[in-house]
Amino acid sequence: MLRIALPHKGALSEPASAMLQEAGYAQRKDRRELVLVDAANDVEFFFLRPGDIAVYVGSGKLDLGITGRDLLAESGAGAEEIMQLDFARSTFSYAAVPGTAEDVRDFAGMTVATSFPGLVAKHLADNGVDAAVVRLDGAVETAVQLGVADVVADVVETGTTLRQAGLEIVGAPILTSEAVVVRRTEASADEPEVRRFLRRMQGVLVARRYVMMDYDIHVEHLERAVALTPGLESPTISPLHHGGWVAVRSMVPARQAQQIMDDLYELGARAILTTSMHACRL
Ligand SMILES: Nc1ncnc2c1ncn2[C@@H]1O[C@H](COP(=O)(O)OP(=O)(O)OP(=O)(O)O)[C@@H](O)[C@H]1O
Ligand SMILES: O=P(O)(O)OC[C@H]1O[C@H](OP(=O)(O)OP(=O)(O)O)[C@H](O)[C@@H]1O
Ligand SMILES: [Mg+2]
Repeated sequence: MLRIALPHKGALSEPASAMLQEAGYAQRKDRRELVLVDAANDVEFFFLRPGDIAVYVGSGKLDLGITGRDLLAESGAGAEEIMQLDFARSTFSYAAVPGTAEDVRDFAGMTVATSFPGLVAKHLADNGVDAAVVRLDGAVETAVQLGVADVVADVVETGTTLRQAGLEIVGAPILTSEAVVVRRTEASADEPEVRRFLRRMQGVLVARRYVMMDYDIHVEHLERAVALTPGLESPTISPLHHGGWVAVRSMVPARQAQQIMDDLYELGARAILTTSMHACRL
């Protein structure tokens, strides 16, 4: 049975559960459930602190985990990222009161507060900066106001939390993060159960990113229409009973669907339909 670590709370928890539900896995009924056996899919889920997930996976106790790239980097565990999940996108950045510093090199002699001390110490060292690092569990933005630190290094999504604390980003991000699937670094990449899980997650990502588009067009415009809707491999073309016309079916990126429909219409296509997908296997 595949053993998978999931974030039991925080910013990763709900979108991870939503993705697994779309992939057909069982859901826990109560947030206090820490282990969930999904016998039908031969998977056991362990709900853990997001920061601990890479440690469990790196130790080999669990096969896979869903965590943040920033948390994986901080863990220093022997785990690696094997799939990007396209949610919980953020940057991990320095911030300070305007005028404090323009670049990481200006932090020499200052104190940096963060929940990611390993990541920050390494970044400072890589930049040859001698600064103190103070580890805090959360709400680190407040550390500057309270005089605990001169600078913070934290997760930034919209920047609202920083602005409300009177801080602004300093320098380039230390890293950009998103939710990822992790596995132990030396694990064999070829277990059928792991490949099946990844295929299901990939199926959810594709179903979210693409829509199915159908339309009818006269053969004389077909080549130009197909150039607008090339599909992932190649569109399906079926003859219509009405002479000289064909029906085309192709996957298109959901975000471009409306523009493509306008362009197809202008080209002479009619009966242009888009349908959302629930799941897929490419
Ligand atoms: N506002 C946000 N937008 C996007 N991603 C976020 C946001 N806040 C946190 N994350 C991401 O979520 C992951 C874990 O952060 P989260 O705050 O949920 O856990 P935690 O701080 O360890 O737990 P908690 O704060 O609940 O004790 C990290 O990968 C982080 O990048
Ligand atoms: O840029 P924003 O959109 O404002 O989001 C970033 C904030 O979200 C997270 O906080 P969280 O709610 O996890 O609290 P924590 O700091 O206590 O972990 C993160 O630590 C930042 O503080
Ligand atoms: Mg947090």
